Amino acid sequence: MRIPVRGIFTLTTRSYSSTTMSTSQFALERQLGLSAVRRACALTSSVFNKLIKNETLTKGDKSPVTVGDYAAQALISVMLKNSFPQDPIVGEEDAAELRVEEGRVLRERIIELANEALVAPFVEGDKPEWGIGPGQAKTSAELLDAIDRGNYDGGRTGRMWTIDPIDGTKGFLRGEQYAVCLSLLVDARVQLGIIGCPNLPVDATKPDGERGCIFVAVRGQGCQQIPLSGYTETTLRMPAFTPSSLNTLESVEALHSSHSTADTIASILGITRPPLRMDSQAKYGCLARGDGGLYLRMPTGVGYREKIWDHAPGAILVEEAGGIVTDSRGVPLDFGLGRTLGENFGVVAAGKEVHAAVLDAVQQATGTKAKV
Ligand SMILES: Nc1ncnc2c1ncn2[C@@H]1O[C@H](COP(=O)(O)O)[C@@H](OP(=O)(O)O)[C@H]1O
Ligand SMILES: [Mg+2]
Repeated sequence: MRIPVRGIFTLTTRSYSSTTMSTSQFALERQLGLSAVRRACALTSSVFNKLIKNETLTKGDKSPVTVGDYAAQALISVMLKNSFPQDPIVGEEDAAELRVEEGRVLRERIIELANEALVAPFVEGDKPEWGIGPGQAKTSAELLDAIDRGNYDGGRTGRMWTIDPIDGTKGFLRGEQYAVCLSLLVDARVQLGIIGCPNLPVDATKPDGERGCIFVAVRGQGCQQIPLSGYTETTLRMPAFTPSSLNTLESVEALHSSHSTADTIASILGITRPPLRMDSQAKYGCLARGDGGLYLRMPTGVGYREKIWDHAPGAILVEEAGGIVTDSRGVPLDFGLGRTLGENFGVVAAGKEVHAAVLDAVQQATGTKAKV
């Protein structure tokens, strides 16, 4: 089925079919990852509704996000281990602070939340042998070990997963955008990316409409959007933009990405619309479906090393939707250097038609020479 969207480009939709998926490469990883991210989205939304919306959060108290982060990482890690016990995981969290007596209250809450999510009824695509569903609760020790399976140092060879259980912590606390992010890398190349965005409008043209979507991409199999409320997949293709028709997507946080450098770049490109500022890798999903056309993450000059879990899932979404992702100097992102992106600084992600023009503008704005 083809649907016209804003008159710019068309989307194709398909319904989930286990017969067609089972023959594809990484089909099991995709199915399991989608289920894990779906469950983690439900978990984090419930943490927000119970702990933050009810105003038990005191100013500056980050404990709800901490509880949600740990519990979601435990849940995803348990599900990965059941199907891929040999695969290492680079996860944002580790359980050291939960193993000591001072961490007892937090630990008990996390175990309760992770187990609630693990025993929740089956959703479409689940398999009972994944160790989830009714009656599959884990012990506290098993869940702490699951969190610590995220301690892998990364590297250039073999398979590894990345987990960012709540990306965009600040957006989560504000009730704005955040994302549950998962990726699979093989020999440092991203092969699967999944980003769950519980607060993101399903259709950018209807900001007050239905919220909650998952983006998923497997290398060579395109990028799809699925509503959290259902299972219909919509294949995404980035539309062609001209430089002046772009809208920039940027981090909300000026400490994460220089707003002033992005403003200068936008003005060189002739962009007159204000930037769309949004927390988390939801930006990559928006870019893939044609919102904005350009994601700019400009280094702030403090030498921050970007983390692989903050970009691997998003990068494949954009590439599979037809875009290009590099750092701010045009260098491809290197996911094989460990837990960080090493010598990659910032991000420029855009459609093929405009990426080179954007790099030229970055060079003019910053005085740095592009490396490609
Ligand atoms: N100084 C800095 N520069 C760039 N990114 C930073 C940063 N400090 C933290 N971050 C990362 O920015 C991520 C949020 O992305 P964004 O700025 O696009 O919303 C954070 O993820 P977490 O929220 O998972 O910690 C964190 O990893
Ligand atoms: Mg993050």
